[in-house]
Amino acid sequence: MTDFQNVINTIYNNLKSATDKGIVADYIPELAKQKKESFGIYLKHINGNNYHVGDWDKPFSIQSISKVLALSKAIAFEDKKIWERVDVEPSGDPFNHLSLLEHENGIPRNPLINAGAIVVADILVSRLNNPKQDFLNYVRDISGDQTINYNLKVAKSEKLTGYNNYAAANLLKAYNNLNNDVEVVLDFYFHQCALEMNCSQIANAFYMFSNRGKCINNVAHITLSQVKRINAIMLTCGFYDEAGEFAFEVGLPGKSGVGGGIVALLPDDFVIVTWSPGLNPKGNSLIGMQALEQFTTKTNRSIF
Ligand SMILES: NC(=O)CC[C@H](N)C(=O)O
Repeated sequence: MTDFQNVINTIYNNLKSATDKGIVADYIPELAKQKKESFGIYLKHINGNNYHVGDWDKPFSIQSISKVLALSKAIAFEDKKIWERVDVEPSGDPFNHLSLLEHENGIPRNPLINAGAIVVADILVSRLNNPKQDFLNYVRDISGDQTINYNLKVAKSEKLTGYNNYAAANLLKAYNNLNNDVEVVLDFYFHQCALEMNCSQIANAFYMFSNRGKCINNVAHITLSQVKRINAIMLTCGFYDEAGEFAFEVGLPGKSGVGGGIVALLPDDFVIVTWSPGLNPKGNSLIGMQALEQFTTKTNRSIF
């Protein structure tokens, strides 16, 4: 039996005093306030056991990690129809690049780059009665935690500086791949990204992707086939132009966010979440990637 607590303690101690901790994102001014020294790890095993170390209980901005949760809700509504509006190929580009979108006539490469996530947001704006509140309720339900909330300061901060996302949404609109108003869709998207959660809440939310679509309260939200597709997209597209590196080093489906969080999972086995706000040049948590590489190497657990 692997002593998971011992493994994550060792990784934590190995990396806590690393000299290079990356750079905290500041293109969303509110995120620049994060402390680079924060570091937490949380592991949720499918058998019900949980293990944690460091700042696992401090809430942070989940940013792009939210794209997977939004995608799961959109897939529950649309199933295969969603793939008429967004593709499933890795882009090999940074999360906010626009050039491929124009080349490919307004069909984003995948739902985890910003343009694709904005199409997913458009679907949810069309499908939900009170989009922001209903999506928040969905995240609370799948996490079994009614205390989760949006950080309104972060949402507002991104709204004031999110020129690139305005460009993406306008381009999508020009290609007839956005049904609602640019302002309305981006307001939803900025709130979705501004969800504030700690490592354990994220592990609980992502539990359903390791548990065949059933959340921690044993309610089925998506089918096994839909879980397969979402995990495949996380593996191939979850880290933008570093997806190959993440598969090579860590070997798990996962998703990062510019708030410094990373979630990764092994179906039928576990979900692991790391948080360290300093990012590498590709926009993924520098220490989080190293922690997960050490975890799958030490425990011999990966999809490969
Ligand atoms: N990679 C990320 O976490 C980016 C999310 C951020 N809200 C953006 O759209 O720029």
